Amino acid sequence: MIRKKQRGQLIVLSGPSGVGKSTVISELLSERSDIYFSVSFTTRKPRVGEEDGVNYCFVSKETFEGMIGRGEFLEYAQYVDNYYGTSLRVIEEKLAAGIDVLLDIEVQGAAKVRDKCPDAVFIFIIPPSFEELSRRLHSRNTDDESVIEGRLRKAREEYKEISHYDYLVVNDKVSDAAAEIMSILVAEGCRTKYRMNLVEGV
Ligand SMILES: Nc1nc2c(ncn2[C@@H]2O[C@H](COP(=O)(O)OP(=O)(O)O)[C@@H](O)[C@H]2O)c(=O)[nH]1
Ligand SMILES: Nc1ncnc2c1ncn2[C@@H]1O[C@H](COP(=O)(O)OP(=O)(O)O)[C@@H](O)[C@H]1O
Repeated sequence: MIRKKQRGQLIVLSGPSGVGKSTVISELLSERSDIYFSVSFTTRKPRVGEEDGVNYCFVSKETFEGMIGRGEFLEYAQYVDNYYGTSLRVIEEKLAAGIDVLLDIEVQGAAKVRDKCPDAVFIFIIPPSFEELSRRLHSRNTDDESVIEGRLRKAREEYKEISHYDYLVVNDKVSDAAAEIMSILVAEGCRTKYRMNLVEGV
C-alpha cells in the first residue's frame, strides 16, 4: 500500500505580470484538485471579476502592516506600489497535513522562501516574447497604459532572477505549460527523499 506523503511539497511559481500565471494555474488546478493554491493578501484594489478570498484577500495598508508586525507572513514584498504576502499559518497547516501548496509570488518573495524553505520547487514562467507579453497585458484590459508600462519594465528586472529557479516553462500554449508543470511535480514527488517510507528493510 502506498502511504500518504508525510509533508506536502511547496511549489513556487513566478513570472512577469501578464505572462499567464493565473490562467495556467487554473488549468493546472482543474487537473490536480489535490493541490492547495495559496490565496495571498494584498493591498491592491480588486480588478473587475476578482473575488475577496478567492483571487486574493484584499486588505488595507494598515491591516497588512499590522500583519507584518505580528509576524503573520511566510514572506511579503512590495510590487509596483502595493504589498503582497503569503500567510504563514495556512501554508504550515496544509504542508503539515501532507498537502502540496502552490504559491504565485514575485521574485523578491520567492528569494525569501528559498532561504526559509530550501526544499521548495521553484518554477519561472516566461512568455514566447516581450512583444507577446505586452499584447497579453493589453488584451487583459485590467490596467491602464502607465501601469502596463511599469509592469513591462519590472519584467525585464525579474528576468535577471531566472537562473535562481529550478525550472523554466514557456507559456506559449496554456495546456502545454500546465502539462509541463504537472510533469515537474510528478518528477519532484519521485525524489528518493520523499519515498524512503516505501522502501522495505531500511
Ligand atoms: N511576494 C509575493 N508576491 C505575490 C504574492 N501574491 C501575488 N504576488 C505577485 O505580485 C505580482 C502582481 O500580482 P497582481 O497584481 O495580481 O498582477 P498580475 O501578476 O498581473 O496578475 C505578481 O508577480 C504575483 O506573482 C505574495 O503573496 N507574495
Ligand atoms: N498561452 C496564452 N496564450 C495567449 N493568451 C494567454 C495565454 N495565457 C494567458 N493568456 C492571456 O493573457 C492575459 C494575462 O493572463 P493572466 O493569467 O492574467 O496573467 P498573470 O496571472 O501572469 O498576470 C489574460 O488575458 C489571459 O487570458
